[in-house]
Amino acid sequence: NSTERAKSYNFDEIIDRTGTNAMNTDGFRQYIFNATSEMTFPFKDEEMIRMWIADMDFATPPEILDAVKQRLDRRIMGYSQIFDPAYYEAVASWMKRYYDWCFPKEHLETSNGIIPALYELVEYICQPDEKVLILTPSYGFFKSAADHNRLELVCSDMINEQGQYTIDFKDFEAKARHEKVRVCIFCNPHNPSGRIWSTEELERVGEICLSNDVWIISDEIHCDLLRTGKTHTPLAKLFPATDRIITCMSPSKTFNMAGLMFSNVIIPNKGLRDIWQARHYGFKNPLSIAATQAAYEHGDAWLRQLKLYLDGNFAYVDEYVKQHLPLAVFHIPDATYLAWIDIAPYAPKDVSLPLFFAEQAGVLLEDGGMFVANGEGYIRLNLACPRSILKEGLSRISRVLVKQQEDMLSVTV
Ligand SMILES: Cc1ncc(COP(=O)(O)O)c(C/N=C2\CONC2=O)c1O
Repeated sequence: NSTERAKSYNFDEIIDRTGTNAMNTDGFRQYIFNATSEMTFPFKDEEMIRMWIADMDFATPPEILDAVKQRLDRRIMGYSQIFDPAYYEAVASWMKRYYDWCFPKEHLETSNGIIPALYELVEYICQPDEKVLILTPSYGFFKSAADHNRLELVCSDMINEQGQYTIDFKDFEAKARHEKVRVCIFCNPHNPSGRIWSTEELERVGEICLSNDVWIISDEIHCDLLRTGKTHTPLAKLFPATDRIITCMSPSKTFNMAGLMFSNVIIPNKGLRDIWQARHYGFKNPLSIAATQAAYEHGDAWLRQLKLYLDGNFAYVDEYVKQHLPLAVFHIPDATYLAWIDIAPYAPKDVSLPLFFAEQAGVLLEDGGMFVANGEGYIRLNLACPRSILKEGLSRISRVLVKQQEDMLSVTV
């Protein structure tokens, strides 16, 4: 409509995040290097190109910030729950418009983020001697959800053929069959590979788990962040007859509002929902409620433009890698804003890649070693940043890798 056409958002704007308690600028020493703030690098913090943690260097949409300001103007920030039916209507409308999926209002719970929801759901579903099944490589907090609950983690390594990941269903089924495997934390779309699972793959995962009495927590946090033209299918949509699939979704990734710590957890199973309602701390941040509702009511135009901008960033990376790092393996992912690149032919051996790039290139990134297993030789780059920053980051990365390769060749000659 005319207001959508009129509104254009500036994704090239460079926004100063220093002094805002941002993990992205101030938390990398502890998170990536398990080091204190005394750890030093040849580059100043503000000189670092930050491509690690998955939040964006784009302003949170003005429609969302306006909603938060409007709530602030009510001037009292007291204990809050969700009483206004408009919240569910906003979420339900979004799911219908984008995924042609609907679920009953009473299935909708909320959490202060998906990670805490994973911790709680795993605890509520599993007995102390039971196990948690994941696909690897995996987002590290899936492992933490098992560790946090002192439960054994079972990993099913995905098959990687020239950078194209598929599920090893023979292995997955053998592990799902194990009598003590009780829950699968399933990432749909998948972080770090960026895969959107096909309907056939989703059906096989569901059938294997459900026929082996394995619950599924389908973590779909990245589901709005698709390459233009791609579509997402919620796993639960394919299995309307079961109540053993819990769906976790959130605007936090989509609209760069992870700091507001608010996500939707759709729990169809009455018994599990009763436990959640009895055990989960239910009060909510009123600013997060307002922001989430506004995201789903007014976020369409911003998201459409974000996706086009990310398409451009991915196209740039694709071209750049082909030209400057021809031995690397990279495919533009179906979803997420994360580039998962196999740089093994260039990478220095037996060193920490995050430390190598931080010290040699002034680039902060995560490597396959941070994704539980099955990620050797890979780096993951957060592309949700202005293109000028992306260009500088890629230039620094390729410069140090090409030099590294030249040094290796000079030694072997
Ligand atoms: C699959 C997945 N689930 C959950 C979360 C976090 O959810 P929250 O608790 O914030 O609601 C993330 C964020 N992924 C990140 C965050 O930094 N690096 C990543 O790969 C994620 O990728």
